[in-house]
Amino acid sequence: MSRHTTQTNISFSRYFRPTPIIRKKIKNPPKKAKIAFYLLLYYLSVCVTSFIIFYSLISRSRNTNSDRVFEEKETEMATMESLIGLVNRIQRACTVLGDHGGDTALPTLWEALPSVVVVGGQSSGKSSVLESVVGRDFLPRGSGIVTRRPLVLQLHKTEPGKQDYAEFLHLPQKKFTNFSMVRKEIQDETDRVTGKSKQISPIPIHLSIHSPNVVNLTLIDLPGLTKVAVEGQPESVVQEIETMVRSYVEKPNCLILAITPANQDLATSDAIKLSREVDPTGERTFGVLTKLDLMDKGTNALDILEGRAYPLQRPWVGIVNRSQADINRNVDMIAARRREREFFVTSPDYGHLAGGMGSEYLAKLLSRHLESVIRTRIPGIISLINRSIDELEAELDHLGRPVAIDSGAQLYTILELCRAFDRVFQEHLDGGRPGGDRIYGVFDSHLPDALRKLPFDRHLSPQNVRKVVSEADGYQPHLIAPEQGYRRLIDSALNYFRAPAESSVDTVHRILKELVRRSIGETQELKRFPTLQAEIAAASNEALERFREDSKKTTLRLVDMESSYLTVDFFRKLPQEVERGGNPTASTVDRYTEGHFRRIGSNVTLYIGMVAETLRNGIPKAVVHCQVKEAKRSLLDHFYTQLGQKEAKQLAQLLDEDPRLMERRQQCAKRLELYKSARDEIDSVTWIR
Ligand SMILES: Nc1nc2c(ncn2[C@@H]2O[C@H](COP(=O)(O)OP(=O)(O)OP(=O)(O)O)[C@@H](O)[C@H]2O)c(=O)[nH]1
Repeated sequence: MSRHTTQTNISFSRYFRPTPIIRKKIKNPPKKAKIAFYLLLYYLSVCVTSFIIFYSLISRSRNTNSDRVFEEKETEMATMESLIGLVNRIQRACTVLGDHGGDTALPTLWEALPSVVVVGGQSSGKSSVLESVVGRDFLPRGSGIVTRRPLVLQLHKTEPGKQDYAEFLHLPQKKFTNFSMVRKEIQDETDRVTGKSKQISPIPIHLSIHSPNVVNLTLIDLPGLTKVAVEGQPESVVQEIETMVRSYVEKPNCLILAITPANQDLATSDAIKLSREVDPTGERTFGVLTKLDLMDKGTNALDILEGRAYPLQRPWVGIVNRSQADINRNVDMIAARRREREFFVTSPDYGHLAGGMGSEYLAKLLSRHLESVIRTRIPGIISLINRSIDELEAELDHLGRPVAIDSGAQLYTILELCRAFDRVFQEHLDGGRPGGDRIYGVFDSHLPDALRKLPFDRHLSPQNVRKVVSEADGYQPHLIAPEQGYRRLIDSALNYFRAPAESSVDTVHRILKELVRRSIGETQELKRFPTLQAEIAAASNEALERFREDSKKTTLRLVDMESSYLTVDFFRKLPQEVERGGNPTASTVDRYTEGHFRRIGSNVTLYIGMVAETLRNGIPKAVVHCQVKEAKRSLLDHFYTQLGQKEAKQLAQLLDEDPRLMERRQQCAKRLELYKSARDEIDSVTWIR
């Protein structure tokens, strides 16, 4: 230590030679200086420590911020992919479950989903742009009208290294890895609907392409707009194409990819004309200029691409596709993309715009924009989905559950349906529903009227009485009272009651039949099952027929009973009255005169009146007992017995539904499934929560 001190002193003394006083002070510093030195040391150490702490805090926070930025970027990327993937998945579900839009009978989700539609004149390069975006050669090409049906092209990004493949909705089990076969299938499928003619059809072809080299995107290729029909086409095709294209681009959720060839005057561009009409603010129009390589030497499209000639809200994108010669020489898409990049980078005119040109850039631009459109539309789509789910569930409730498959459940369903019908029928009889009162009308008015109108006046006229009595007397005229004559008169008069008795039965039968018919119609649960309706109607009518027979027998028996045994008391009173009030000699003299027969007629009339009163009360009792009560009690009993003996197939047949209704239920169920899966898909995208 002392050596070190000495050395220091030596080196120090080499530059600084303190005076003896100072030297002395250094060796023995004063107390104040010592304190100041220690304070200085303490201050320095505090400063260093604070700096270290401060620095470490700053660096940690800087790290956290960059982590967060990184995480946010990752989330944003994931969100973007998941949003477009979400719409792709919903679109696929739409396609699988038959929602292609345009169907007004069912709510449509397809039309609410954002998509990109490629629009342009014929041969403007629409299909070429699509192929460039996909990076694959798969669309039918040629001159004239090539695209004759809408092509819904869904691009699905897959993991790097995975093989590209395509799938058609109409061939769900088949994966196409050879893209020239995809082209052939598009051609064949187009011809299947349109025939080999040059006709067009609005029925879309759905194609999905899975590849690591695509961005998630849905593009719809449409027939090219044209002004003249080509040979073999009707004149109407021009208008048909425009109507079809309009039906797509008019939807506010549709982004329009308006394709115009650079070697054509922009003022005559069909795509720009149409997009200006349906999207006047240019908010959803993406202008694409193809065939830049075909422009005359010395000219360029800078005015358009830089947004001066026709400004749009989105930047114009220039594209160089493969020429027909390239296609014929089978120049592959990768080489074509590379050449396109080189074209822009090396172009003296467009070099400064190269970053925003080309099909790869266009794909990313569209994907990004589509994502932002989807983001803004999602709340509306969610409320549409929820609303449609409510509507469809209500309709399905109304249509009823699908029929069970096993025979036990089917039998149970049939019995439930029969009971539902029976309830309605009983309500008609008991007064919950109208109709039963008509039965009372029969007893209260029809029957008494009919009884009143029986032709007893004619039957019991003195002439007829004389005739009947005389016939009954035979060769020996009656001596005191014409017993046989009375009996014959009464018997034949009672016969008249048969008709009103039978009519009462028949009328009530008709009313009951009518009530069965109405009850079947009013049983909501039965509405879907026409076969069971017919079977219930047949079984009920058969039962009512049996009840009618029984009722007829009973009521006629009532009538017959009246003639089987006459009410003696009534007749016993008659001679007494004659005796009480009259002269017996006169009555004997009177016996063969008109007055005598009139008296007999009036006696029989009185008796018949009494019987009529009895039957007026008795017939309703018999009818209600045999028909109405039986109908209430056992209308379908026989049917139930038969049901128990039926085989599974016969039970299933009974539950055959109205085909229109079955179809409607299937459609609603499918659409409901679509909306529910769409809701699940949306729920699975976390940001929405
Ligand atoms: N040189 C060159 N040729 C192009 C370009 N774009 C398209 N073509 C050619 O133009 C022709 C028509 O292109 P398509 O992509 O079939 O046009 P389209 O609009 O889909 O045609 P339709 O479906 O029939 O209406 C083809 O021969 C293409 O090779 C381009 O940028 N440069």
